[in-house]
Amino acid sequence: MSAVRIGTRASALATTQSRLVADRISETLGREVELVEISTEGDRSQAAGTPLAGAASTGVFVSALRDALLDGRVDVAVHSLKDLPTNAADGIALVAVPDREDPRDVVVARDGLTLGELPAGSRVGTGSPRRAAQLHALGLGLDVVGVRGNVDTRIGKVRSGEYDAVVLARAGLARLGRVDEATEVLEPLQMLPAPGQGALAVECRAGDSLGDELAAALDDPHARAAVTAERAVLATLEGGCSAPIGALAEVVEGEDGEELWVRAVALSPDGALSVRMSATGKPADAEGVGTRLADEMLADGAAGLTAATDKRQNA
Ligand SMILES: NCc1[nH]cc(CCC(=O)O)c1CC(=O)O
Repeated sequence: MSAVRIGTRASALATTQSRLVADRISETLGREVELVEISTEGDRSQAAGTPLAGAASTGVFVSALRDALLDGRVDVAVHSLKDLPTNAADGIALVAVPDREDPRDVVVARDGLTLGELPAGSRVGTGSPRRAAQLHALGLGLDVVGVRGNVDTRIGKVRSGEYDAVVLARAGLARLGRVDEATEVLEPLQMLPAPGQGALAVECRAGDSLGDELAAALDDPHARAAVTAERAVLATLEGGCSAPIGALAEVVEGEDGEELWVRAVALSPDGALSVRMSATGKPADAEGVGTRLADEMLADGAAGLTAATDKRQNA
């Protein structure tokens, strides 16, 4: 039987994640695997020193891997789940969400400091509107500044003294074997992670029987339920507002069996206004739980968050 070809981006984090999935495939299916590097417009501009920002970059990275899948250059694509757009892609099946890393964000600060120990005016780097808004909301007077590039580049800005701290996904550091460099793990009460953070998405061509094998071998039902709810929150809120959004779901053991617990926040970009809510339900109804939670948030003012900020800024 021919080798299973797994498409990956070239970055250290992407190849580590793809190798993780490759090892699981060869262990569980006993199939030979091969990593195929897919270079994207985003990678090329990053290498040239002009990285694309935020959503623009994610879209490019994801679609290049999906193109390779659709035209048969690879059989499997591995993505960071939080980078996937919420709308489904034609001809592509999300066949597995493997067990999830710790979804929380971490701080990497100079001198081993925590956020609370950083003096007002400290420069904290993040390119994420979600992290920026939640940093502002802490009321510490931090100077939130943009930062781009891969994990190594971002941590480098702290080591060089350019920034006092950066905020990153713990999962990325963990997978790169660099989690010791985190100086604080941020509790979800202070900083809700991005929907899907810490989880991987394994995609195949729709209808390919390999997808069924990978689902059976790699899918973690708890991780799948959690990210399904988080992405339903995101998809529903995206339809009604453009505010930064955080969401985190967990499957916990309740009195009547397993329960899905979801927390979410939508914030004005400056963090001054926010709508924060939680909901519980059955893991089998993950999508419904997330959707209803987001509908409640919209009814409670999430839809007006961006407009409210604009008005204040004009006043
Ligand atoms: N935004 C890019 C990105 N996409 C996935 C991860 C980390 C791994 C993950 O969340 O699964 C990162 C880096 C970061 O946010 O620090």
